Amino acid sequence: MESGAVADHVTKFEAVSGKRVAVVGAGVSGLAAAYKLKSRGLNVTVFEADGRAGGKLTSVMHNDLIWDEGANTMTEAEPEVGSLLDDLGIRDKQQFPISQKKRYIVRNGVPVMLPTNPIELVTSPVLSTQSKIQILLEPFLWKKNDSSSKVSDASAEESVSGFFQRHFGQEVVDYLIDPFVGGTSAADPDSLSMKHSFPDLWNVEKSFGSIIVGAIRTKLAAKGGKSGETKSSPGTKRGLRGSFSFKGGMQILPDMLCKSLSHDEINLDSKVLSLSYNSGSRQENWSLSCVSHNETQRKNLHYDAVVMTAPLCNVKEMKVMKGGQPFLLNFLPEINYMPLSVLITTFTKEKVKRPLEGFGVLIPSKEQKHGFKTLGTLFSSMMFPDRCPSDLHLYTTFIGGSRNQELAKASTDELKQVVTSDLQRLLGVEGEPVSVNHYYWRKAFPLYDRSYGSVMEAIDKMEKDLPGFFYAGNHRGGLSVGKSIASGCKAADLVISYLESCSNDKKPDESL
Ligand SMILES: Cc1cc2nc3c(=O)[nH]c(=O)nc-3n(C[C@H](O)[C@H](O)[C@H](O)COP(=O)(O)OP(=O)(O)OC[C@H]3O[C@@H](n4cnc5c(N)ncnc54)[C@H](O)[C@@H]3O)c2cc1C
Ligand SMILES: C=Cc1c2[nH]c(c1C)Cc1[nH]c(c(CCC(=O)O)c1C)Cc1[nH]c(c(C)c1CCC(=O)O)Cc1[nH]c(c(C)c1C=C)C2
Repeated sequence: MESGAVADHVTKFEAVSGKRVAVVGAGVSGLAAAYKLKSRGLNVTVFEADGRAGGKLTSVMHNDLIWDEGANTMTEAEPEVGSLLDDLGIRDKQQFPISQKKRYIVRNGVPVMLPTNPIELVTSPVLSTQSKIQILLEPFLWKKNDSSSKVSDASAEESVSGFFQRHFGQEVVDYLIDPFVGGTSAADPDSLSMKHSFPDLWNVEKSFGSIIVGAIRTKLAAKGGKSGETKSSPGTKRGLRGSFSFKGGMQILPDMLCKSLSHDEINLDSKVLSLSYNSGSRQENWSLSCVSHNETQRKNLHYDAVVMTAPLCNVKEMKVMKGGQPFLLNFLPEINYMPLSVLITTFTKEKVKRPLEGFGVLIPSKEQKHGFKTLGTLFSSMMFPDRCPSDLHLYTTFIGGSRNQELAKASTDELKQVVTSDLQRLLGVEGEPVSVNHYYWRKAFPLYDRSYGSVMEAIDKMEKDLPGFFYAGNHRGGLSVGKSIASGCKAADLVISYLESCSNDKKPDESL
């Protein structure tokens, strides 16, 4: 750095150092934001409604078993993830699954391994010869989006199924896209917005038309170093190692993030009820009130900026004031959430007649005609053998989502029967599981549906109309752990820029 640039950097650091920022929500996005803000010298306080931190990352260790009730794995596709793992010094805690490339989908009632490259696709029984030819000819045969015939409501965006149907045909939608979106959002491809669920592919079509041509050209450009990332940069080389967890489960990540915060910097059992912005004073324009679960404690505190990471359904319940007047959040649209049950079962190895090695199996909606009721199962102890005693297999099965919203709510006993029946067909399990654990997520994921554009506009409006308010988390830019972390880090950067700009606005004598 040049000496002038160093001086500028130091001045900027001093300008924001010690400023007070409230982070609402101790999920991975809020904790990542808090970590970044603290490391830049800001004074940060996290408020979490629940009695624990981690949000959708929650691991359990019980009776020699380790399982995850929320996210099971994450990737390092976003550079913010690599930086965070390095800064936290938790590379040695990362745990990579055995044979993670072996992933299965069910076709005609039996699990079939998914091809991992174009050559394997040619011989794979996953698709008919006609669909394989259609994929090869996609550069010539893909159809343009005729929005007038595909989209009836002008404000609705193209669906994921509509987009892939135009490029690859219905069989690809039914046997690749449908299980993929089931296994990454518990949703169905007819409801999802292409633009918001797969923004990169949406843009590939805008630039290249054909997805195949776009993929080849992008890959070639990356190889030629035109992507802007060096070979050793995080998110590329490390990202190639695929999905991972941590020794002890995903909860290790929020636990380590919490460790970096002092006791005073994280308030558990502190539900934020209201926020108020007053532009009159130049400092600590925000006041925030929160309450504990049994309402024994109420606090009212003051901040220079707020990073909100609570789900939007919770934000809608908050009372917000601006300049003494109610700031109504009625412009926030109702969001559809996917309900999901997660069942963790163990079976003695001798009772599993056809075990499969690898990541897991997904069940396309079309295969429900063979009697399957679950969305899919992760082969948790195949991936991570230390998750249960060596004479057992541990499975994590997902039930519900948009495919079966009612079944998601069923009792543990009913779901145990459903899961055992599906695993009997898929893996040849015999008899009852040795153990069953069940977690029900009433609102597991926000559905990035075809009207999600209005949600994004509402988030933008909140940020624009409320100075010093920034929204991050899985309601914006993607559901994955990695994208949630990236969103938290981005919000932290925006807070810093905002506070720097506030300090620049001050008259010279005020900054003394
Ligand atoms: C079952 C399941 C499986 C998943 N599997 C994967 C996977 O394998 N890989 C992957 O990458 N992603 C997976 N995900 C998605 C990923 O885990 C989440 O999208 C991500 O963790 C969300 O993080 P977040 O911080 O945005 O939100 P959250 O984790 O939801 O955190 C928000 C926090 O805000 C708190 N809060 C709410 N209201 C208030 C309030 N008024 N005051 C204070 N605090 C409040 C909540 O209690 C919560 O702790 C999975 C999710 C689920 C549910
Ligand atoms: C069957 C249901 C589900 C399974 N996992 C989830 C559901 C709903 C939740 C989930 N899993 C992943 C994500 C992140 C999505 C993203 O945008 O990256 C979420 C929200 C990770 C993931 N799981 C699968 C894939 C292909 C991915 C993307 C990352 C990666 O490639 O590793 C597939 C998959 N999910 C489940 C199974 C049984 C399965 C595959 C066999 C369970």
